Amino acid sequence: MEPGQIILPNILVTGTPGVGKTSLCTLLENQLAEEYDLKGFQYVKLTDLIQQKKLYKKWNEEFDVPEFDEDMVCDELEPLMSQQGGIILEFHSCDFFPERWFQLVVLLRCNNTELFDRLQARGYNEKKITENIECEILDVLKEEVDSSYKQEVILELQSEKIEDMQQNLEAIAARIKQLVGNQ
Ligand SMILES: Nc1ncnc2c1ncn2[C@@H]1O[C@H](COP(=O)(O)OP(=O)(O)OP(=O)(O)O)[C@@H](O)[C@H]1O
Repeated sequence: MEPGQIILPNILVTGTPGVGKTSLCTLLENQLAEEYDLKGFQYVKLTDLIQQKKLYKKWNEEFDVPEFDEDMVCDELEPLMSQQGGIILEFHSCDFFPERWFQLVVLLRCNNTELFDRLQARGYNEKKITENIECEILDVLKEEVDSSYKQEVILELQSEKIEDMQQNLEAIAARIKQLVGNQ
């Protein structure tokens, strides 16, 4: 690293499946540099990386998804997370990552009616829809985030309407500027 070089924060974007993580991360990846002059961020969609790098030992036949292996995932991500900064990591779980990896943890929330419609539009079966809706209603991800990270790094945002996306982008950009400015 060059002397005086600004270290970008690593950002975790998490929440129940369907809350809008990919949509927000894509927006962040495209707009942080362009609209807010925050260059150097890299979006990593962990579900894709798990498949590409085969970071699993078992396959869940019922839901036709890999059962990721926490140690394999952490070993794969460690060099990326601990060296360079500016990683936007998207995943639907968060309690097994080292806390030190993230300077900002974004938790997206969505009401159950809207979430139901989104999951149904994806063609998920009833069981998968119910499990995900229950996960959101029962605050499963919120509790996971709260028990894994300090309150000052957590940013909980609504992701229900299209307008929320721009507002969330603005809130995250403002938080990044604060973090970068404090160096
Ligand atoms: N703020 C929003 N307002 C309205 N619709 C949204 C919003 N955010 C996302 N969506 C829509 O909701 C659906 C699910 O979004 P997305 O795929 O981004 O969710 P996700 O949290 O990444 O899901 P998964 O964890 O399964 O990958 C998409 O059809 C997307 O267009």
